[in-house]
Amino acid sequence: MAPSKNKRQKTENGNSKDSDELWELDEETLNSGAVGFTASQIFIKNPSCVAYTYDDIIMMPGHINFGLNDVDISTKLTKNISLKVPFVSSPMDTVTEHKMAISMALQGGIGIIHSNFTAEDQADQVRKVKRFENGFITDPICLCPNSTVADVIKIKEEHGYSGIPITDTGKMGGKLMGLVSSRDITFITDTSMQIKEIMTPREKLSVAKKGVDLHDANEILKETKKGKLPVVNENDELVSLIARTDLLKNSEFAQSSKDPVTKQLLVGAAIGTRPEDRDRAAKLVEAGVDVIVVDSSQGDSVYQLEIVKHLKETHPKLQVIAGNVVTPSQAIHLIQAGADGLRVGMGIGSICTTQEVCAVGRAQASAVFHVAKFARKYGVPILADGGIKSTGHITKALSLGASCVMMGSMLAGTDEAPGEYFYQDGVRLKRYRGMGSIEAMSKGSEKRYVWENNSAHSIKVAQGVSGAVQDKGTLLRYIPYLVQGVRHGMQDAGVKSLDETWEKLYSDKLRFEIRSPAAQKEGGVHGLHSYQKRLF
Ligand SMILES: NC(=O)C1=CN([C@@H]2O[C@H](COP(=O)(O)OP(=O)(O)OC[C@H]3O[C@@H](n4cnc5c(N)ncnc54)[C@H](O)[C@@H]3O)[C@@H](O)[C@H]2O)C=CC1
Ligand SMILES: O=c1[nH]c(=O)c2[nH+]cn([C@@H]3O[C@H](COP(=O)(O)O)[C@@H](O)[C@H]3O)c2[nH]1
Ligand SMILES: [K+]
Repeated sequence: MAPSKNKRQKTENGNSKDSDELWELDEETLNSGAVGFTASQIFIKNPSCVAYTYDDIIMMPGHINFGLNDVDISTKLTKNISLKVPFVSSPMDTVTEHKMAISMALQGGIGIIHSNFTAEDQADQVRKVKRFENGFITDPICLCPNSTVADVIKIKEEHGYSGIPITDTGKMGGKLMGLVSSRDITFITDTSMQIKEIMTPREKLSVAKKGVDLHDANEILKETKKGKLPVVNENDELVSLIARTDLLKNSEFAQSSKDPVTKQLLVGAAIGTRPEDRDRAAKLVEAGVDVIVVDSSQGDSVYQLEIVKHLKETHPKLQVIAGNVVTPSQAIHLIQAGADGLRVGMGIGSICTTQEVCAVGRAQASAVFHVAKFARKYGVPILADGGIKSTGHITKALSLGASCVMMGSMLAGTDEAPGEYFYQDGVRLKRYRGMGSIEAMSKGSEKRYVWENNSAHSIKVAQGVSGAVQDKGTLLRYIPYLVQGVRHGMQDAGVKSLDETWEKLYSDKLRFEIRSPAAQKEGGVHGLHSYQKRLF
């Protein structure tokens, strides 16, 4: 959009002629609204006192002089954590447990493990992410030689697999004694028979040595034509297992979010602001958590300020994201307390009823713009949390200054989200609920929503609902779709990277317009008798 220096040249007969450079837009055209409006005009010089959100706003196209694959969306989550992909999964019990966190990190984002667990169980989730090695099953179910055929059948029924390593202890880390597979038990009618009678014993097994890389391990699997390959250490103790069925999934993830030293995946976890959350945080840190999100709907409280200060003093290497906030007046306190990142959004999530119940909150585009502009002065990145319904919303959030987006409903219906699929009216769904819904509260977060001291007159005030979202399949396809959608948006807006986006945002080169309700309708699908919407 930036006009260049060159002037239009007049020829002798009075016609205009281009030189090699671009023509220049005159000031009058620039300032007339013909090319949209600056973010300051929309959000700051805002005579109507109206707050806006993603759907209200549309971005003006820019000039494309680069290819789609040249668009770089790498970013910062916090002062010290960089990500290749600006996506974060919400700390909610229907969104982020270890499987979601692993898949998010493999694909360049990060997952924040929810806190509706005991502190020990939440730390265990963190450990599972940290132990994860792509393609290696590091916590396989094992049996011992004295286990029975009935035990194998039970595991097959419960988990769907039957290639089970047999160790002397019946646990991971025990001495490898053999392997039992479906084939070994097919014709056996006596289910009390011990496994040592039927397993493939250790001496007949192909194994890989600890430290083997995935490529070599896969080659051994192909050669042996076996379903499972145990990996053992120098004492012949089982350290992991590789499954043939995972071969296809074992592609390299060049973008993955990893600790540069340990090479382990990055992971976050949420805590509350109660005194006992300090112990929870200590357990999470011990398990290797990289970032803690202090999780409140209204982050500007003495409770949060105290715990943020405590975390920064006690665990100096830990990154802390504080929030939620929607104004600079809230943000300043948390930045002063030492926050390394801020989470922005109040009452705008798909399952949130906070604005309805508490009358407090802010439309999300306004919240993101104002907090991001303010926090930038202190080098604190912003996480735009909630209200994301499409790739367009992600692009808008980033273009208004957010460094990352946090998503709940967008990710809840994927294979990697906790919970089982179910059918309702022929549609395949997964449950999704607010952490302040009655259902989630009764599972753990109850303490937050009852009157102090848990008196006999306790009244729970829900600030969220529970519902369901449609099946989206695996994140392995969904995240690349989201990434590509954002790249298209940035290319159309004429920006090649997020740094360039923000440079243009704050120098008034990125332009926007407010859409009327009719314009919003026009921007969606309309006028059709029926249609199908396939995402990819
Ligand atoms: N982003 C959003 O708009 C919203 C998010 N949520 C989600 O719901 C969950 C719960 O959020 P909140 O209700 O904000 O939880 P919260 O635990 O921060 O606050 C619940 C109540 O407990 C009080 N409280 C907190 N720490 C205290 C302490 N140390 N001593 C005494 N009182 C204390 C708070 O003042 C508040 O009244 C979170 O997962 C949050 O992300 C809930 C509502 C809105
Ligand atoms: O008012 C609320 N009541 C709740 O019960 C609740 N649970 C989660 N959250 C917040 O919503 C975000 C996810 O929003 P989306 O589904 O729109 O992505 C999340 O990331 C949270 O910030 C809640 N807000
Ligand atoms: K809402």
